[in-house]
Amino acid sequence: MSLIPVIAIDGPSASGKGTVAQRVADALGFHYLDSGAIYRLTALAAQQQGVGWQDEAGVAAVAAGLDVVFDGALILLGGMDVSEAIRSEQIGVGASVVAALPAVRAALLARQQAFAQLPGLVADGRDMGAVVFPHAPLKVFLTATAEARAERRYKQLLGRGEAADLAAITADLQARDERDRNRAVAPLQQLPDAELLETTQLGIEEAVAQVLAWWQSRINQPSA
Ligand SMILES: Nc1ncnc2c1ncn2[C@@H]1O[C@H](COP(=O)(O)OP(=O)(O)O)[C@@H](O)[C@H]1O
Ligand SMILES: Nc1ccn([C@H]2C[C@H](O)[C@@H](COP(=O)(O)OP(=O)(O)O)O2)c(=O)n1
Repeated sequence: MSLIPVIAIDGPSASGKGTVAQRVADALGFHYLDSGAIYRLTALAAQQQGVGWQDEAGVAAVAAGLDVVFDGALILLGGMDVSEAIRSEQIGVGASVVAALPAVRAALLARQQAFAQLPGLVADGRDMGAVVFPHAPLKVFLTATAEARAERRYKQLLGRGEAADLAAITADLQARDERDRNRAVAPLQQLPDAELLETTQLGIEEAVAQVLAWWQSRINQPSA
């Protein structure tokens, strides 16, 4: 078991994982892993290299060779700033498609685990607690209704000045949830040992405070 403390936050699209995970990491002075960004980078790199998202061996090779630098909010792919390019809905769909391929997940595993560095890590995604950091002392399943999540993503895209259509976002989100929950490898699931954080009626600050309270209770237990 790793001695590095890890908080694993998993949940469906636009539930607020990234926002909450980043703030918890800031509050504790921990590192932060946005694992979805790695799948998004893989989808973007495959597209740039003309490799189809369904081509398992091709995308796995792209994943193994990803030339990525994470520098705070800046993400460089092959030296180019792709921080915004990976956030489009189209690349989100591509990420969900490539993420269903077992060879791609295997190619990205060690890259994600390497983020576990002292003094600790907060990691968000779909399989942080199940596969990447199964020994994490705190696992959180962060969710909200599909309507609330679609609304959040809609406002987020509008806030970025992107054209957004609520009906299209809702359909996209449902298709993505369906694929992420029903794939054969590392599907999104609420683990028996994960705390449930339902945020439909909860603000960001309250969600962050709840995760920090769970963490305090873990570190106050000698066995954690
Ligand atoms: N508890 C919450 N209440 C309202 N809006 C939230 C909440 N949590 C996150 N948001 C907003 O929802 C949007 C999606 O959050 P994000 O962290 O990107 O989700 P995810 O990483 O799960 O896709 C962001 O604009 C964020 O500010
Ligand atoms: N640990 C992870 C993280 C993301 N994925 C896949 C599934 C998701 O639909 C895509 C994009 O993930 P991301 O967390 O960036 O997506 P959202 O911002 O929540 O919409 O990648 C995964 O399979 N496993």
